[in-house]
Parts: sequence; C-alpha cells; structure tokens
Amino acid sequence: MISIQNIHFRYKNKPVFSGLSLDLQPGHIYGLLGKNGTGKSTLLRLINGLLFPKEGKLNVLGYTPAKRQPDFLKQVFLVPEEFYLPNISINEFLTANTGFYPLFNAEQFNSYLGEFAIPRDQHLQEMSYGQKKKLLISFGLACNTPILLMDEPTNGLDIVSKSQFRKVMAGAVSEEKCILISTHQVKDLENLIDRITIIDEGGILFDQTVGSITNRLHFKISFDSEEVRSALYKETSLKGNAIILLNDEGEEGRLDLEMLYKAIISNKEAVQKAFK
Ligand SMILES: Nc1ncnc2c1ncn2[C@@H]1O[C@H](COP(=O)(O)OP(=O)(O)OP(=O)(O)O)[C@@H](O)[C@H]1O
Repeated sequence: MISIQNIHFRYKNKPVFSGLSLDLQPGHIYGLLGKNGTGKSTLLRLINGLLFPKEGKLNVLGYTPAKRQPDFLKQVFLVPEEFYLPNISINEFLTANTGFYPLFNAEQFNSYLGEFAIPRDQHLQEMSYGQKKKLLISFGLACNTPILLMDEPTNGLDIVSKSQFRKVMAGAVSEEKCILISTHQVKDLENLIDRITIIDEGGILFDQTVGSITNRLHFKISFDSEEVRSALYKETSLKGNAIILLNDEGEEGRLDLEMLYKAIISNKEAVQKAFK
C-alpha cells in the first residue's frame, strides 16, 4: 500500500533521510516514533506528496505522491501537528473541503464530533487548539481515505479526549485502511497501534509488530537480582525493577511501549539482536 525504497531527503542544508526503506500494509495502525528532529513529520509529508524525495522510490496506492494527482490526493488525509483554520463555521468548513474526499460521510463526522463534545454550530476561530484538533481528527476519519496520516494527534487533547480518541480510532480500523500515527505520547497509543516503527539517524531503527515484540521480549517487574542483572533494559523504582528480558520461556505479556522505546534508544544492539 505504501512502499518506500531507499529514499533520500534533505532540506536546503539539513539531511534528513539517507536511504530509508519501509513497507506499510492496510489493516494496521502504525506508530511512528523517534527523537525530536529525526524526520517523522517529514516522512508523513513525503507520503502525502507535500515534500518530494531527492532519490529513491516512493509508491503510495500505485501513485507517485510527488505528482499530486487528484486521484491520489482524494485517497490520503493528513492531520498535521500545526495548522491554521480560517474564521468560518463548521458547515462552511465542510462545504469548502468535502468535495475533495468522495467517501466523506457526514453522519460519521457528526458522530465523532458528538463523541468529542464539540458543539456543531461553533465557529472555528472560537475553538481552542484542542477543539480544533478534534475537529480535524473527526474530519480526517470521516473522509474514509484508505490512508490516514496523523502527526501528534493527541497533543493538546485533555485526558478524557485522549480516551475518546483511542475509542474512535479503534472503531476506525479496517482491513482496507492504513493508519500511520507519529507520536511522542506513547502511552496514549499503547493499546491502539499494532506495529511500531522507530526512525533514527536517517533510516529505520526498529520496525516490528506488537505480537512479535511480546513473543521475543518479556516486560515485567522483578525483585530477583540475578534476573535484573540479565535484563536487556532496567528501570529501578520504589515498586521494584521494571525490566525487559528475552522471552525464552514464551511467557504471555503486555508491551510497555515507553520502556521499549527507551531500551532501543539506549541499547539498540541488544534489542535488535533479539529479533534476528
Ligand atoms: N522547513 C524546513 N526547513 C529546514 N529544515 C527543516 C524544515 N522542517 C524540518 N526541518 C529539519 O528537518 C529535521 C526533521 O524535522 P521533522 O519536523 O520532520 O522532525 P520530527 O521527527 O517530526 O520532529 P519532532 O519530534 O520534534 O516533531 C529537523 O532537524 C528539522 O530541524
């Protein structure tokens, strides 16, 4: 569905990707993680054709995004991290934008707005940042594009809205849809994403499904000093040692995404070895 092969990209004097390859399939919610400035937003903009790779192949739904063909653009929606919305009503916003997305469903849109408790008759300029973000998330979901890209969607959302976000996203997953979410708020997405992609130093550092991670790694709290010594990663707290072990015994367990991320950033060789 999205095939990225050996792409190179740089801003004027800032190299960002030097040979990044990635394959994304429908039916998944991908979590795109990485340190500040590693290129997550840049990758989303390359996928929807707002930026053009300097080298390499980028194919999305059979199209080259950089050509910006209308038949491609109607199939992809990006909820950006930063945005400007004009001083118009929600109805005017819909009139101006729904024509670009033939599968837009007004009933769904109204139901998402209701879920997020956004008054339907509000003007966009009267809305807070979080409310505007929820409007864009609702619109993006209701466009029913096979590709949905979201850049830090939970930034600015309050605690209740974050759980509403997880609920609406869980309902939006389908076999035909590929959702790619860039985030630092890993706790917000922990039970939502089913594949984790981490970018670093111009390429892919880690790319695994949640199932494969919990098959190979075991996350637990331990008081056993021997076990703690053998851990791939550990964090000591008053509640005990939170550790990541190789899952040699095939234990059933839950993924702690924040710990996994820290383990990969601090000890990438050991974690990568577990997947070889
Ligand atoms: N318009 C631009 N012109 C020049 N450099 C840019 C531009 N936009 C981004 N960059 C640089 O490109 C790199 C990647 O930026 P990008 O915004 O894609 O990173 P990110 O991973 O999304 O970061 P964050 O987690 O902070 O949102 C950064 O070093 C950034 O400074």
